[in-house]
Amino acid sequence: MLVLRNRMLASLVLPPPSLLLRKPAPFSFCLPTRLSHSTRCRNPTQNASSASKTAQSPPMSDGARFVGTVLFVPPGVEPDEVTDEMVLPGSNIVVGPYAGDARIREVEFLKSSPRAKDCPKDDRPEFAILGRSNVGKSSLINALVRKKEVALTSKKPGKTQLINHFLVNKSWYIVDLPGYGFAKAPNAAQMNWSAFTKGYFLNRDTLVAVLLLIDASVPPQKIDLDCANWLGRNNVCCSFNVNIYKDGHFITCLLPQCQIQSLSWNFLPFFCAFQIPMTFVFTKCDKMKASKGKRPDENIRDFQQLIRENYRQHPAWIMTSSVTGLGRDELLLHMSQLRNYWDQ
Ligand SMILES: Nc1nc2c(ncn2[C@@H]2O[C@H](COP(=O)(O)OP(=O)(O)OP(=O)(O)O)[C@@H](O)[C@H]2O)c(=O)[nH]1
Ligand SMILES: [Mg+2]
Repeated sequence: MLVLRNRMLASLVLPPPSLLLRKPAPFSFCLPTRLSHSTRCRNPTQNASSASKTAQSPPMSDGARFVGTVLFVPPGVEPDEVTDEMVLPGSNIVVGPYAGDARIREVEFLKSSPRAKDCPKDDRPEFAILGRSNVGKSSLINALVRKKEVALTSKKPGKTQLINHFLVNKSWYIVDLPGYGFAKAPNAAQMNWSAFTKGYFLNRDTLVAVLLLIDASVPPQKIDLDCANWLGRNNVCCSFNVNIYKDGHFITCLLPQCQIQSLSWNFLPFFCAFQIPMTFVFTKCDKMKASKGKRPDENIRDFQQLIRENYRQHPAWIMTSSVTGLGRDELLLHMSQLRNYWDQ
């Protein structure tokens, strides 16, 4: 397994053109119950037929280490083709043929934007780093690009207050967003996160995926659960034809009353308007021994348990540490397959 894993991580080359020319299959999740999933629906017909195919596929081999694990199966991989070696360590992510050049050769801070309309206007794909203030968003960016201070970090929450675009290999962006929920921060550092970030999500057609960062060194936090739950319900929201953003205004919201009443977040407008592929990135997984409570893997399990009912299909997730580099290469490889698929 190690050899194969290393080969996957070390090869880091673009898949052969024949694979890239293949019609993209949807991302799916391989469950014991055989649920399937698509992230961004580029071709609903194809997704539907492939989903039913997934639903009929035979279960994975009983000998596989990840039996019972909810796997993220990328385009080009049939769930019943998945082997142990194809699953990235510390994650539920299967590596498929769209995984490509994950090396970061150069990175530059491009700009800070106070509003979405100030963000770079080009067609480069981008990944948004979302999460609670102090969860480690800026640190993760530094770890991914292997530079200490490309993104500014701080022990105090509320450090990142603008939309920061980092250009990688002159071809794609990582976007550091301000964190949500820093009630403990000084007043000066507080801001209307929702209004601020909403504009970003509504205006970025080039968004490949959202990486939602969750601190694995602490038990599940309500604010993260709220955020994750809303992202999960977004899939449901989309099927209600809700919410149209036009001329700078939200003009319709046809959600069932019960869902409107249960709103505790202002996520509804933008997450209902767009179906955004997401990955849970669990941070601070190095804090194994230091934490007094549960271990990060237990916190991760608890978190996933708590959000499960809001997800018909479970997202990709991965364990990381910006201190030890855990999950760094794996996350980059995953981002490359999302990117290459998006590029089709
Ligand atoms: N042990 C450990 N500490 C981390 C890790 N990632 C971040 N930290 C620490 O957590 C604190 C916050 O990190 P930041 O990267 O600034 O967090 P942020 O999410 O960007 O915060 P805001 O900009 O306020 O939204 C810093 O003291 C980091 O050193 C990690 O993987 N392990
Ligand atoms: Mg930050």
